[in-house]
Amino acid sequence: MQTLEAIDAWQALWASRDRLAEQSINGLFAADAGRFEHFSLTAAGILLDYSKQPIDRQTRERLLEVARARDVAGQRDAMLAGEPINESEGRAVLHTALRVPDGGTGWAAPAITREVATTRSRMAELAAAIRDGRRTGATGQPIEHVINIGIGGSDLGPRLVLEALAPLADGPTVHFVANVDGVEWQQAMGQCDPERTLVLVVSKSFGTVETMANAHEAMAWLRRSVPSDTVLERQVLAITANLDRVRELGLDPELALPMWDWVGGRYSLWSAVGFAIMLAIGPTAFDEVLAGAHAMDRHFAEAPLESNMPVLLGLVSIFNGTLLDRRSQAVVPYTERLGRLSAYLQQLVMESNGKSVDRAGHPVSIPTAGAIWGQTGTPGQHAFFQALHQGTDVVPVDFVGVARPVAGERGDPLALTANLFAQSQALMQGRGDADMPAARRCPGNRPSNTILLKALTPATLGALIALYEHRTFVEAAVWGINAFDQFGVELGKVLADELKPLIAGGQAAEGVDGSTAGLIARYRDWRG
Ligand SMILES: O=P(O)(O)OC[C@H]1O[C@H](O)[C@H](O)[C@@H](O)[C@@H]1O
Repeated sequence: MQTLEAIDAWQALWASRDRLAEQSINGLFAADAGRFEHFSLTAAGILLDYSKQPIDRQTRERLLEVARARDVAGQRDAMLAGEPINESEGRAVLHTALRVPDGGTGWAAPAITREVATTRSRMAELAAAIRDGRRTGATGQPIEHVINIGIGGSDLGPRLVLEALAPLADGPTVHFVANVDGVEWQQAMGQCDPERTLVLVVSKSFGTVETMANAHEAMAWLRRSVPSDTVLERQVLAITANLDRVRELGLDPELALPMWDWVGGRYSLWSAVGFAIMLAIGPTAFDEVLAGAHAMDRHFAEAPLESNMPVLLGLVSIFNGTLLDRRSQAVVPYTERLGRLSAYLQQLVMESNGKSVDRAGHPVSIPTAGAIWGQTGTPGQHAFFQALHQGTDVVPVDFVGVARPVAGERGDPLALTANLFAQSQALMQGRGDADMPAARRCPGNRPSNTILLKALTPATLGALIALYEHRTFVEAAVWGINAFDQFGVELGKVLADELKPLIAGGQAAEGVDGSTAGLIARYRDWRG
């Protein structure tokens, strides 16, 4: 495969970086009456409009040529076929196999398809029994609360989905505990009757310090509050790929729900990690989330590159981030229901693609993932949009909107949508004639995508998340990096283990740098 730098189309793009950065988006509309049609597409209930990017047909063709030369389609097919594309860990990457409808074949090896189907039906039976009160707590009380203990990929996906689909929730109330500072735990404990609470300990590795500490707290709380010898068996459920460690925590691995090493943590909400979602909205709605993601998978697998939404979204991101050096991207959903989207995408994008060596271990020669951040509109408009309109940095924005309001929800959908469309228009058009004071002028020509969902349903939500997963993959495929390991997060964990006794101990911290020693001393002093 050609390196990026050796590809003619990339060279041509690179050579015209300055011109592309200055390319007038308004001018592109003036030159092409059909621009919206030619630079937008619909798949799985989602419209992507990327016409407000400084990309003309020639630039798009060059970007597609880069994708072809980097064999994005071949890399995609290798992932979908279960080849061990996570080379540094020797693992396949098969989150797409988790969302194949029951009975669907051809997306993973039969053994994997069977395991997935077996686990999904175990989940569905258990969820149905808990939801309708057949499966009670240890003292015969119905389960009314679920505490999901997990962090990172074992937390962010279920949180995002449950906030988005809260109007559909008709099962037990789900509380999330991720941090180890005790705040979320205290809040959860304060709201839950221990005899009516199921604790989910969700951890792929079953070794994450925060999750294990919170699990110990929760188990101690249940033991002292529920007068039954079977409380742990009935009211604590482990969800993990490391069944051996379940026993170490004092739980029965036979009762645990499994996941597998071919599911990355940040790609795992579709597995048993999403059990809290299933408990809250029911197995049928959970299946719809999977079906929506599968619809996007099919589109990604089958659509030609030039009309393939994740491919185009990925190429637009590379155009902005790598080619034009616009190192930060904002994502602004115009519904509070998607308030967690930016936090979710931070893990998905920055943990996957925050890499500086390629798959062969050589330093990359171009910038990979920058920062992704955001907040909902309209509140974000009253906070950071000033910088988007007039700041010195050009920040590409993904606006995410929903056409049909959720039934029964109040609010002013027209005002919301008018703001959503007005912001991307304002960023592009700018404002200012010579008579206007400079402080009031907006430079304009600032790029954005608009991603419009027909409605915020389980299916479109699943498709939206899958869209961003595949966009992330496409970028990694072009850059030649492994999107599926995360060794960078380990060093801090190791050092935290080493520092803990130093911070706790009475003697001077030795063998650490001056700053850390100073901080430890001050911490001890102030802690008293
Ligand atoms: O699910 P777990 O094994 O507990 O891992 C939880 C999270 O922690 C790790 O540090 C990784 O950075 C994440 O990718 C992972 O999702």
